[in-house]
Amino acid sequence: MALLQVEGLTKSFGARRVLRDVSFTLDEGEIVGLVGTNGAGKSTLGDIVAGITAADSGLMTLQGHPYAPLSTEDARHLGVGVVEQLVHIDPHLTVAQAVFRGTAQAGRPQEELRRQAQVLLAEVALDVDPDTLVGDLPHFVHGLVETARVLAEDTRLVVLDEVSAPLLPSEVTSLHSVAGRLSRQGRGVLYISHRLPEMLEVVDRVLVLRDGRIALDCPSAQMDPVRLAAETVGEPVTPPPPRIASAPVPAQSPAPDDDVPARTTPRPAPSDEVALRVRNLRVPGAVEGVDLLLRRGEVIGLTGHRSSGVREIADALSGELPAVTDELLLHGEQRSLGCTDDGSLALPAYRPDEDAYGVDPGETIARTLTQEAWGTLTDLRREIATLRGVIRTVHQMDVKTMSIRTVFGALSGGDQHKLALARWMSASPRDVVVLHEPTRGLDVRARRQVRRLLDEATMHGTSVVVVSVDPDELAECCDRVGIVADGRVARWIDTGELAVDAVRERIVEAATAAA
Ligand SMILES: Nc1ncnc2c1ncn2[C@@H]1O[C@H](COP(=O)(O)OP(=O)(O)OP(=O)(O)O)[C@@H](O)[C@H]1O
Repeated sequence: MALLQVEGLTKSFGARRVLRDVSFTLDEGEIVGLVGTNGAGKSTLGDIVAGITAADSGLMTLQGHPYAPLSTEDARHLGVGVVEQLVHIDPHLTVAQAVFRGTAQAGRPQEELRRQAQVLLAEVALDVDPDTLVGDLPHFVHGLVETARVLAEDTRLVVLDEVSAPLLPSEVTSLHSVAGRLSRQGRGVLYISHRLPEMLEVVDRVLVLRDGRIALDCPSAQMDPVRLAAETVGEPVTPPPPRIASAPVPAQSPAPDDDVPARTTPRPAPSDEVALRVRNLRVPGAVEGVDLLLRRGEVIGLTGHRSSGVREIADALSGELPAVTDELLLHGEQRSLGCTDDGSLALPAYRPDEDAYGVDPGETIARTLTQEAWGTLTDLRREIATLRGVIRTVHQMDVKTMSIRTVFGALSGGDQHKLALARWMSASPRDVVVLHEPTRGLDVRARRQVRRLLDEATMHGTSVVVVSVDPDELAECCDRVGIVADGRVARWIDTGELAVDAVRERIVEAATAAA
């Protein structure tokens, strides 16, 4: 029997028509994947189902009864729970309080909540003390706390909006176990994700949202990640690009070229010039002795389990954690780590977790991208050139908006991330940088655009350390990937001429073996 039936939903934001005529069903015990490009309207659709926002027109029924929730509380009362893409939990709550907030159990004694929370946290494989303050948790676990909260409620249908985006493959497996359990209990799951290969492992059926409509409704058994990626963007199926090295970075980098294709053509191989050499990096209690060698124009990846030391390596490089080395050379010059001493090295780091990316959500796209330049422009020609640059970036990054005067906060999650990254890359010195999960939450086309940003930067001699939990991202972006375990790099995987799929498999295998 259909648990949820959706008929002819429409939704616009101002002049932007996001959902035009959306119809689908979700059966009891079914896990249905929802995919689409950034800004396609997935969260909007999930939000309508979960009572966060209302449709302009259309009908929904839940177990055969008319369903038109007025709020999330209303939806929850009717049996629909949601884990939102951008989770906001009061940082002053304990994890136990966060898990039970807004539920019938919320008023129970803390000791009781604590015990019950422990059971639910174990179900989502989250190893944290329920007395921990939410504000002390790393951001990636907030989605799992919210998932535990949904389990605490008597929900019949759960919307999971990109909960898997910041998770390691092993954590995604635990999330999938939760989804599987919900399904066996006869509950339904609407699973929104851009991590297509992993998503296809858990869903029964997949819906593709394109141009405001359900363009495809297909059993997952008849779908593969390459075809699904093509369906998502409405392009013909092409296999993942090969990874072939070509000519070295020229000493004098060429001028930027608007038409530099992304990773569909080879990126120039890094030069022999060493940009960064680190010997025996140590961070007390976390990193036991790591050597790194990063060439000019090279992109290396680092990944590993949460307690592997991978974050600490990155944080030491960006001067956020005290660390020591036997030797640290930046372009052959002796340096020391840290951000306090004169001349010490603190690599600029980009993090999608940072609150609103350091961007004012009420600021327009134009202002966000031009930053301080805007207020100081006095020359009309420069102003025109600056605006052209903004429009070009919005166009290149395929941001779904009607105007560069749209406020940043009204963009979809993925579009915000794309623009924030483009802004960060253009403002950062083009030397050695650390990027944390640069393609998190991005659709297949946007991932290509980020690779293009990386290609342009590396062509200009920038060297990049990518820190990521996502094997696809590492396979797509990096020349080499280091698997970190027990505070050391257990293994380097040279991505060389291997296909993206093959690299992905090697990363997952090596990470599993090293864990
Ligand atoms: N409150 C709002 N005000 C104005 N526009 C909005 C609002 N919420 C969403 N939009 C617009 O609706 C469109 C769809 O956004 P939505 O977040 O649903 O996309 P999405 O498919 O979830 O994208 P992503 O994969 O990037 O998360 C976007 O163009 C976005 O700018």
